[in-house]
Amino acid sequence: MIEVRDLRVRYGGRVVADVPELDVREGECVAIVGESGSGKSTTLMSLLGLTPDAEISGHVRVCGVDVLTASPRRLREIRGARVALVMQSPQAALSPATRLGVLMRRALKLHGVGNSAGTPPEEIMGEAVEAVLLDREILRRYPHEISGGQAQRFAIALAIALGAEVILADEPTSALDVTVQAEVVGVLRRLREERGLALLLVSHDLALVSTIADRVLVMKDGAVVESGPAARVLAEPSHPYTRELLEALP
Ligand SMILES: Nc1ncnc2c1ncn2[C@@H]1O[C@H](COP(=O)(O)OP(=O)(O)OP(=O)(O)O)[C@@H](O)[C@H]1O
Repeated sequence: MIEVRDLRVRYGGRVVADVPELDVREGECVAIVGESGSGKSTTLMSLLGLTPDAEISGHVRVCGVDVLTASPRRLREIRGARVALVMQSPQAALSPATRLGVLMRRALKLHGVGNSAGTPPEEIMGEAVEAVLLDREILRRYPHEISGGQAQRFAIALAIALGAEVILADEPTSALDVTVQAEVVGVLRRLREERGLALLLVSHDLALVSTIADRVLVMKDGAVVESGPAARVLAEPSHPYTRELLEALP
């Protein structure tokens, strides 16, 4: 679903992300970890062609689309619908005076989902909301009437309703308290097992990563200093920086 080779992202001549290899297959979860400024978000955004001011080289293929050479039209085909972006605080991105159901319905319409004969949009929306363990009733609420954890699950439900095959999640749980974090992680884990969603997660939280990721890339100052199966990297880190990150855990 995601195939990256020799990706290099520069801002003003400075390399901020240098990723020789990154693959995420169907049903797999890969995490990028590292401290603030290490290039994690830049790597994630470049997968959707969302680093307009950057100089980019390499090879990036997402859902069969060659992102670095694709036309804007081709990129729009994958953004939002096939590849969903889940950010830290989705509530800020939700229009405050619009009920969640109306918002989701608009997104479906924009991407042409549920318009033709087949499952009616209301049913697609209801199923998506239930898939993230929310009650259908939430669709009648306004964004300020839901909690941070519910907002995050709603953002994931939106991705499901649109038929996303890949979820790119940038610190999806860092604005949430610990019990709510566990709920969101549980939802993501189920979706990848049951629906074969590919998940690329950016996080500075190694405890979270250890509960969900199959593989881990550790980034420092724009470079990948270590990568491999999550169990191995977290149990027997080979790079001093990974050891430092692990020692910093509470
Ligand atoms: N649009 C931009 N123009 C110039 N420099 C940028 C731009 N976006 C990011 N950078 C720089 O790229 C580097 C990597 O930033 P990035 O946001 O990818 O790090 P990160 O690991 O995701 O950090 P955080 O966890 O704080 O989000 C930083 O030094 C940042 O200042």
